[in-house]
Amino acid sequence: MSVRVVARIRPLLEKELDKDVIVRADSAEEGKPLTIVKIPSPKNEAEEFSFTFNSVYDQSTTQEELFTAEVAPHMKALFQGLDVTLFAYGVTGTGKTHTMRGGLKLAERGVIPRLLSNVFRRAKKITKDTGGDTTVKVALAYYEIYNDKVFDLMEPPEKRTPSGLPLREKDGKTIVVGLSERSCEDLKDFERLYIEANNNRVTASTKLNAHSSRSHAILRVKVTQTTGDMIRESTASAIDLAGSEDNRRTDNGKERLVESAAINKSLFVLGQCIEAISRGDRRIPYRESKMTRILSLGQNNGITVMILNLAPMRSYHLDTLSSLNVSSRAKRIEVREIENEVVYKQAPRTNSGLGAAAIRQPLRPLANAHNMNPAAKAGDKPDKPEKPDKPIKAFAVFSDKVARPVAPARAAIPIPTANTSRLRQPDSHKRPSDMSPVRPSKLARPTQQSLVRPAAPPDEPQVTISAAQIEAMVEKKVAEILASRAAAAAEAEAEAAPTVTVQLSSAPVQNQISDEVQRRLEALERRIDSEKKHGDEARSDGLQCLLQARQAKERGDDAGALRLYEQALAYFPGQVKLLGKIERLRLKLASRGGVADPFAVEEVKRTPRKKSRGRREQNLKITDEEASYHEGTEADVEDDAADEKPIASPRRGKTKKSKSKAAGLMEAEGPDSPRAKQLLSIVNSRDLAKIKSLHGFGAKKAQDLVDYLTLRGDEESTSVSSLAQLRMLPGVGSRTVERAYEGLVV
Ligand SMILES: Nc1ncnc2c1ncn2[C@@H]1O[C@H](COP(=O)(O)OP(=O)(O)OP(=O)(O)O)[C@@H](O)[C@H]1O
Repeated sequence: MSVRVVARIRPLLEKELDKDVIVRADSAEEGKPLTIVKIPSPKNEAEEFSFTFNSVYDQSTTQEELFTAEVAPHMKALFQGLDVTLFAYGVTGTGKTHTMRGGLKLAERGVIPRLLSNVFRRAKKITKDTGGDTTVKVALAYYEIYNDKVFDLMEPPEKRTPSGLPLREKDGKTIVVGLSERSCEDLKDFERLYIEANNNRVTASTKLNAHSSRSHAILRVKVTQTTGDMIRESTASAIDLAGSEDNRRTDNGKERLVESAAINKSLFVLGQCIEAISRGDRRIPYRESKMTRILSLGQNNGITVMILNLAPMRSYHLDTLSSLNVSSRAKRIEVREIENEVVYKQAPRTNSGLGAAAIRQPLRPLANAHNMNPAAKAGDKPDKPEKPDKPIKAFAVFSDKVARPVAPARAAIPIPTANTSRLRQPDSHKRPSDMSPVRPSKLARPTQQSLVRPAAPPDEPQVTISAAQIEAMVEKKVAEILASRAAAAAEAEAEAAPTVTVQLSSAPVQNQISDEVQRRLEALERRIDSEKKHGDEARSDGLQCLLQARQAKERGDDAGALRLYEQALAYFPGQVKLLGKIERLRLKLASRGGVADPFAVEEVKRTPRKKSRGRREQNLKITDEEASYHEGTEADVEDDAADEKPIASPRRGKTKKSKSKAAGLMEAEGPDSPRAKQLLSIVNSRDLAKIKSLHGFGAKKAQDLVDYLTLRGDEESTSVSSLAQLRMLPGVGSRTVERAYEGLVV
């Protein structure tokens, strides 16, 4: 069975005008269901492109109609043990989140709440019909991929590590290592978990000054049916992809550009995967982005539905063409409809033919497609169209006490097409393997800014783009935009009169630090990825754990670091220095438990400044170290040893015993003196030039401090609020604070 690809055209929003509508739904024949999207050529309005999909939903389609036609028919398969993947794809603002999550009103609930409602209803029915012999458990996992990093949405943002959660392949599926899973008893439970997780998503994005829709959000609903000692597990995944957008047309800042590049890169890779699969290539570039690895389009078993969201407006013209191009090819991807293996409690797995078939198979072009699972095929008859969802009283989040409309109201603004009022029937879900796609009447070249290549003619050599090429293209694009922005900013700066601040350097402010940190992290990620590419998954995952542990330690999260080092031990068992490091951290945490004043502990830890500085330098070299696991772990361990030594350092006594002139001054002026405020404001500005100009801060120390603050998060939520706090930051220490304080002229 191929991926089912349907297009949904959203209605016009308040300020959008009828006259700007250029996208319309059509059918192949008068009276037949809508299956074609028509859009004019950007170069010649008189010429029209047609893209054929399995089904097309026009502006008047309600949430209930879409769910009933596209999702409900697969619920039976889900309970038969097949995985179901539903994902929304499209340009920013075309209605992906509306489709997946929906609005607050009952009638506006999207695919996700309706899916859960359906799952619980079926679960209840199964338990009832089997007289309680079969029990059904539902568990949720929810995560996002932001800037190609995976973050658990069930966990508060504070628990995130900068590099996110690693991925691993297990039993032919990509799994997120360390992802939490919450059991979910009923809709009320779901409501609570979903709200909490979405709040985590918003909080995390606010901290990064981003927008939550700039990440890909993946909800995984695991259904476990147990009958006696037999367990059948299947998963429904609902994915709301981030929207692609054209950097040249949006006023993106530097951070946004990096985000955008990450989004565009993953979507670009998705386009490449789709193209490679539809061409029948042997190499599919799944691994070039985390999103495509997780989606594993065409490699996953079960049922996949891609919902292409479209805005009907002219302002989206080129982006719409680009997404039409990609998704119309996606329907040629074959997905094997294979049930997950049934497992038995306390019994070895059966080695049935089905089990063997469930192992990932090489992809075949659609022309050769056949259903490998006759049993599934027999059960493939679409469910009787389900009755429309009954409003569930317990479901408060998506209900605003609006009674479920008996006949759902149509959207107020109709699409200007003769087909608007036609009663649409989704085409059969028992899909033929070849949909005989009607190609666009003319190849719609998606424009310069769209990176997606049009489908190659059969005689064209099949070239698969490499990771390096993708990287280079995205980087080149970002560099170009940054360069032009920088030039424009420099011009504007030159025109504006410079403002002089007391005691601050007049050097141009260059905020390159976050770039630098980002680059280092990315370099390590690339190294880890390259390990993976060379087939050493375990080593790569182990390195990832080490990196995360390192970062946790940087943040002062020793407990988190310990947990991660322990995880790393599973990959590098018996590694003596790693064991030593774990032991030391355990001791440290245990001893900290008995110390009343955490500042005292931190102060002691930070006394040997030379070591501390060495540690920072070492840290910056992490990418080189990690090139070899042994060197990497050794160096890392040495680092920690350096950390622990201060306990015996003679300087500790010295700092405590002799009070310097500066310390006396600080004490006399008090913690809220203008000097203290000025010092903190300079530190919190994260301005390298300003911090460098402070007494006691050389270029290296200033750079380290800015790096550290940047790693900790955004300015507002992680600002340094007192001199005591400043003292305990890595590489700073009392003496530096005193010197900086003394050197300030108020
Ligand atoms: N079918 C629809 N009916 C009514 N309103 C819709 C529909 N689809 C989208 N909208 C509205 O269009 C706007 C944009 O939709 P939405 O936020 O879902 O887009 P998106 O594709 O998820 O964007 P992004 O990629 O930025 O997250 C919202 O105000 C949403 O309510």
